[in-house]
Amino acid sequence: MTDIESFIRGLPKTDLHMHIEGSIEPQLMLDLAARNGMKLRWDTAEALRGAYQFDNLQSFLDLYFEGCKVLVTEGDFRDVTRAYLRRAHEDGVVRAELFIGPQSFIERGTPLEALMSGVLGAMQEARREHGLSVGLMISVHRHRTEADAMVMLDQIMPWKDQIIAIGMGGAEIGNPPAKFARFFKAARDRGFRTTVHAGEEGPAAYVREALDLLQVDRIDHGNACLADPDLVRELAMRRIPLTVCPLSNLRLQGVTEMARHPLKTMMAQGLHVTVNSDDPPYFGGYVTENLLACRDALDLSLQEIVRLVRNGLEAAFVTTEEREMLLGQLDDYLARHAGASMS
Ligand SMILES: Nc1ncnc2[nH]cnc12
Ligand SMILES: [Zn+2]
Repeated sequence: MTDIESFIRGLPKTDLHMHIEGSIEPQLMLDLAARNGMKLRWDTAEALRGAYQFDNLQSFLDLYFEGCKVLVTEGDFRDVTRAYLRRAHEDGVVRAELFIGPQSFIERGTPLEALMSGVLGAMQEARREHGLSVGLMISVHRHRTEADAMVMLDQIMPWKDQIIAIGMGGAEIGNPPAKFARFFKAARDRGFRTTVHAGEEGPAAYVREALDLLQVDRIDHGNACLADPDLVRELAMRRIPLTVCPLSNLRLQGVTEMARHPLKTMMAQGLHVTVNSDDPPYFGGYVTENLLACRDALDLSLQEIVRLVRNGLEAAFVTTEEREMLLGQLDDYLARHAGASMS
């Protein structure tokens, strides 16, 4: 490992956009399938990893939802969450905010209680064992109906105090934010923070809708906003965080090569950009690999990398006291590495 790489890996980072069901490493996927008496289309981890080649968001979602089938029992949800959190801790992540979309699992008969108990149990364990700060976000699928999302919202209320936000992912084009205006209002009325995938494959108009109609606190991805200068100005002025996922954008053909990724342009326009992993095994990396890929392709300075990391800590859904504590960790790290790092 180079000095720069170990400096970046050691930075106290966030991962604010990561889907638990998209974090199953290939070997764990095979193990879970065997445990649940299922046969996958691939026999080895290498063969499965080899299938992670995508033309667009939908081709990824097809495989992602197929992979979801191996998560059945409380123990499965505990194991996959535990594995991600251990890996994130090793990657220098100090604050992880995890999405899970229960609709995939409930419709196959897994009780919501089992899913929540597995995920929340692993989160509690990671707080204890790794000192990790971690929060859970419940995500609904935009290719389903708003009525389905409303049912989900009712079902999760018993866990309200253990859920930091409500989000939405899935097939973007043809499913604009406007379709879920009443759902997001209901979530806000119940006291939830909100975030939504917008402008990943969809147009700037979807980011505008997310802001005006859904009134979200953060935007997941948001890349397409650059096509609308007024929107960029407003996002920047209001410091709405964008949880950008560079390797995801590359692997889903949002950009043809990393050198063309808009991250640096987004930063230059004053947007509150953060770097996140999305679905790490599917896209070839955790947060550190995302930062390294951007650094290599976009020639980011270490100051710019530190800015991205600081943006993540500032965008986290935590209390003011916890944010101060996390920012203090970053400042301590930078003080310890002064000189060596900031060239
Ligand atoms: N990148 C992505 N876009 C939309 N939905 C998702 N679910 C998991 N990853 C996603
Ligand atoms: Zn995502």
